[in-house]
Amino acid sequence: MVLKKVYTLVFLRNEKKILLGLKKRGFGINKWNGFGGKVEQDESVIEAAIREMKEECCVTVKKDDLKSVGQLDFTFEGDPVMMDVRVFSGVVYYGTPSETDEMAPKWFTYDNIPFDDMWPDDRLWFPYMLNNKLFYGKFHYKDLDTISNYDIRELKSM
Ligand SMILES: Cc1cc(-c2ccco2)c2oc(N)nc2c1
Repeated sequence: MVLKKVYTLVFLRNEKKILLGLKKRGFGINKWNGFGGKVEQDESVIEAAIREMKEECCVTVKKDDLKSVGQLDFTFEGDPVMMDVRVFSGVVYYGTPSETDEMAPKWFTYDNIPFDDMWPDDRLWFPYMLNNKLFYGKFHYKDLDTISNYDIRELKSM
């Protein structure tokens, strides 16, 4: 049987800017990323995405305002569990993005995305998301900073 854990990743964005959060602890600490985390057993993927937005930056998003834009599968040398990351994008949100124990949110213009302080895969698949293409990416990490191989393809539908 395949060992995998499902995660969410949410990007609030409009035509000018994208909201990223600086991870203040745990997995991916000190990297800018979208908001998200593990999907618990008692919730759907979309419910987890909404919960994590609230927990991580105090913002409310509604189910109908989140669009499923891609899926990223991550595997790691020596680790049997694959991370199955469901990526969402949205424009509409309620409240003000605020810093929490987990994340420090900040808006970035598209010409100023801090890829050097993000996961190495981001610069490979962000162009799909920023050009409103649906995508499926598989990345194998040799170590936490090195991708040993990957494949990304555009999807016609999610
Ligand atoms: C290995 C890895 C994990 C994640 C992640 C953890 C929780 C949600 O996503 C990433 O997110 C991004 N952008 N690259 C990522 C690489």
